[in-house]
Amino acid sequence: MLEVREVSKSFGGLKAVDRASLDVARGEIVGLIGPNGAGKTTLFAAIAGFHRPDAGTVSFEGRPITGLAPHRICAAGMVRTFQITQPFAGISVRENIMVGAYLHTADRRLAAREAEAVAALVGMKDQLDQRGADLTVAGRKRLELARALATGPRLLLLDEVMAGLNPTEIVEIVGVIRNIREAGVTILLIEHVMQAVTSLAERVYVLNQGRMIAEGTPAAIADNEEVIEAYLGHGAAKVLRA
Ligand SMILES: Nc1ncnc2c1ncn2[C@@H]1O[C@H](COP(=O)(O)OP(=O)(O)OP(=O)(O)O)[C@@H](O)[C@H]1O
Repeated sequence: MLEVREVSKSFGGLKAVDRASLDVARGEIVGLIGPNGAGKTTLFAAIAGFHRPDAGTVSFEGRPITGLAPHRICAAGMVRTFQITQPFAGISVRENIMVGAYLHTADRRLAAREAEAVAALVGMKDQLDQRGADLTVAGRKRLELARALATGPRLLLLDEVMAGLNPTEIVEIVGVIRNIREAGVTILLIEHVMQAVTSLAERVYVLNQGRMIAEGTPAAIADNEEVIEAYLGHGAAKVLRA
């Protein structure tokens, strides 16, 4: 469904992403992990059209999309969420979600109906009339998911939706993500909460200093020496095994 081939992106002299490749098949939940500053968000931005890659290609459902603008990629069926959520503070949750639906319809009533369906999927149907400004962190995260879903994606890129949530809220959002997949949406997620990655993802990619260093099941990744050392430093794998 998504094919990323040898994508690179530099900022000045810094190679934030260095020839990274990954694949996502329809129906999967795939994790993208790596230490802080590894280049995960930059790779997402390059996939979703927010940064033009310096090199490499991205294709979605067999069509090349490298360098297309984000709204064109979104209209093609792939959308990303942002780590820092910014709901429209002065309008309701319903209207915030409708902004996403307006990508494919100008009909206000249809957009409102879609917003309600999406709100039910993310567990926000009792908050539809609440103002964006009055949401808790967990509410803002759900709204970010809902706005993205309202655009009608077949592939959803989630950037750290669990950051800032407490353990109960994490369990709840894991359930929401499962429901989204059950509803037919394929998911690629950046996540630091390893417990969530392990319980959700069938496959995980690991980025370190811009390079893709490993790919496999969560169990294989947790046992991979290069991955352990990327997180804990050189020699850590040996120390842990000793
Ligand atoms: N717009 C930018 N201009 C300059 N440098 C940038 C820019 N965006 C990211 N970087 C740098 O690129 C590198 C990769 O950053 P990125 O945010 O992609 O990492 P990340 O893996 O998402 O990190 P985190 O887990 O902390 O969110 C970092 O060194 C970062 O400082």
